[in-house]
Amino acid sequence: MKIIKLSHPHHFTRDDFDEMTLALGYFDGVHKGHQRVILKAKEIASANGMKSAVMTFHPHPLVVLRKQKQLDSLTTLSEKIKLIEELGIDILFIVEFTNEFASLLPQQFVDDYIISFNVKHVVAGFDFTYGHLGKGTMETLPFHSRKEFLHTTVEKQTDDDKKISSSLIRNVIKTGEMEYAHKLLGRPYTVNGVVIHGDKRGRTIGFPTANIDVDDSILVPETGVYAVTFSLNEKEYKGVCNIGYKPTFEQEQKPKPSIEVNIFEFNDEIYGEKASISFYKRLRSEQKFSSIEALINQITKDKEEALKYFEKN
Ligand SMILES: Cc1cc2nc3c(=O)[nH]c(=O)nc-3n(C[C@H](O)[C@H](O)[C@H](O)COP(=O)(O)O)c2cc1C
Ligand SMILES: Nc1ncnc2c1ncn2[C@@H]1O[C@H](COP(=O)(O)OP(=O)(O)OP(=O)(O)O)[C@@H](O)[C@H]1O
Repeated sequence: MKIIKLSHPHHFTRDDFDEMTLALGYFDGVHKGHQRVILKAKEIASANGMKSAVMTFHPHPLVVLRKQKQLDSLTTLSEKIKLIEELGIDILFIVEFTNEFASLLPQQFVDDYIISFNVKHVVAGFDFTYGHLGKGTMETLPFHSRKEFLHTTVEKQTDDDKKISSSLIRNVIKTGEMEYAHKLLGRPYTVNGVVIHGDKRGRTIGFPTANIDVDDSILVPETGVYAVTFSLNEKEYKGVCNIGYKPTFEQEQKPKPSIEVNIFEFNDEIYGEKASISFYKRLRSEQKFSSIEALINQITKDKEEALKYFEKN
C-alpha cells in the first residue's frame, strides 16, 4: 500500500494519479462499519479497473478543534495503517487535520482533495460530513462533484439497532465488555506496547508477569482481570491479564494502571520487546486481598477460568 501524507495546501494535480475510488473517514478502530465502507470502495475500484484508496485525517478533528482534550483512541495511526493495508487497499492518504484544513468550504474540500486526486468514485457512510462545520453531507456531494465523480453511500451498519461507531466501541471497552467489542470490531480489541520492568514480585508468588507500556493516546479497558492472548515475534500465547493498581501491595494509586500478563507456558526474558495483548473476556474486578495466599489462590482460579474460556471459544 502506498502511503501519501499531506498537509494543506498541497501541490498534487490530477495528472499525478491514476483514476481511483476513494473511501473517506477518520476510521478509528477500523471497525465493522468502517470495513464495509473501505471494502465497498475496493469492490467498486476493481469492478472498474481503478485504484482503491482511503483518505483519513490525523490528528482527530475533535481534538484539533478542541472539543475534546484527549480521544482515547482505539488505534494509533500506525495500527490504523496496518489494518487498512490488511484490507487490500492500494493508496492511503493521511491528511494532517489543522484549523486551516477544517475551515475549507465544502466545495474547496471537494475540489482540492477529491477532484484534484483524479477520484472517479467516492464511498462514505450515510453520516459522513466534509468542509467547514461539517456542512457538506452525502446529500450535497453530487452538487459539489461538478459531475467529475460518482458516489456510493453505505447505509447504517448496526448491531441490535445501534449504529456501530468508534464512540460506541470506546464506551463498551471502558466498561470491560470485551466480547461485545470483539463483535463490533470484527476482531478482539488489541493494544500494542513494549515490555517494561515491573516490581519483580510476580515470580516470587509463582505468577511471573510481562508488564506492558501502552501509548498514552490509547484506550485501556476497565481495570480488572481478563482472558487474553499475548503476541510476540509472530507467536501467540494464551494468558491472564491484570489491569490495575495492585491494591494488595500498593497503598497509593499510581497515575495510570499497570497492564500485566501472566503468559501460559512461557519462560523467556523479553524486556524491551514489542508485544500485543488481545482482550477476550473480563473475568472479574481487581481486589485487595488480605493475604498473598488468597491472591495466589484467586490467580490460580483466574488461570483455570481463562483456559476454560479458550477451550470453549
Ligand atoms: C491474573 C492476575 C490477577 C491479579 N489480580 C490481582 C488482584 O485482584 N489484586 C491485586 O492486588 N493484584 C492482582 N494482581 C497483580 C499481582 O499483585 C501482581 O502480578 C504482582 O504484584 C506482581 O507485580 P509486578 O509484576 O509489578 O512485580 C493480579 C495479577 C494477575 C496476573
Ligand atoms: N455504522 C456505520 N455504518 C455505515 N457507515 C459508517 C458506520 N460507521 C462509520 N461509517 C462511515 O465510515 C467513515 C468513517 O467514520 P468515522 O470515522 O466518522 O467513524 P464513526 O465510527 O462513525 O465514529 P464516531 O463514533 O467518531 O462518530 C465515514 O464515512 C462514516 O460515515
